[in-house]
Amino acid sequence: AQSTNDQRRLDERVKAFLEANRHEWEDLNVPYEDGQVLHDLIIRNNSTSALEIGTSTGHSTIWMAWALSKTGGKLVTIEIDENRQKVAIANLEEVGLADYVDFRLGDAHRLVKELRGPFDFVFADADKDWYVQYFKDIDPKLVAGGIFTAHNVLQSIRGIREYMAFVDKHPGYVTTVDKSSSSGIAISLKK
Ligand SMILES: C[S@@+](CC[C@H](N)C(=O)[O-])C[C@H]1O[C@@H](n2cnc3c(N)ncnc32)[C@H](O)[C@@H]1O
Repeated sequence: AQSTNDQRRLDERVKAFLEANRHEWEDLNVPYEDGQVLHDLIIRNNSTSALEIGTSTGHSTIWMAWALSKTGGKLVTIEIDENRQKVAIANLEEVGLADYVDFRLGDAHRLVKELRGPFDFVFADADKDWYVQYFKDIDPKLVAGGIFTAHNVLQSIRGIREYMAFVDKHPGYVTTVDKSSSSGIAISLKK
């Protein structure tokens, strides 16, 4: 946990970076609005143990790590592309949030199965046709009251329809869709 002054300085630095780069992201990154949604969910749920699947160059990572700097939490984030991960690490260092993030390089299909958890917040933003499998692998490691979010659910991408049908009928979760951007974020709350 940080002192109030340290947190205030960090907040200013992160805010300035996010504003300055708002329209500069070009590696499949989430839009600013969706970053804000993830940040606010973590704060509202007081999440402290988060997982991201699909770091890319770290836009959503910054939003989530920023929220976790306030809740006293940590984020594990997985990326398969080494160059994107390098840029993400540099970005998180630049804003002063790298200490809140554990960067993992490799195929999330395997790494997610190996993670021990428990987690109380998950953001899936990698290969959409694997969302159902990611969900099944993480479910036993997600605490009650925890949240599994998935990006791009308003878009017609292969795997999305199957994913939404799966979570909508899952008896252990209540799922809503945030429409802050045209991408859409499915938010599944574990009962
Ligand atoms: C939509 S981008 C993530 C954007 C990021 N969340 C952001 O807002 O900055 C998806 C990323 O997932 C990565 N990815 C795709 N399949 C993967 C896999 N099987 N394991 C790990 N990463 C994967 C891609 O390389 C890509 O960088």
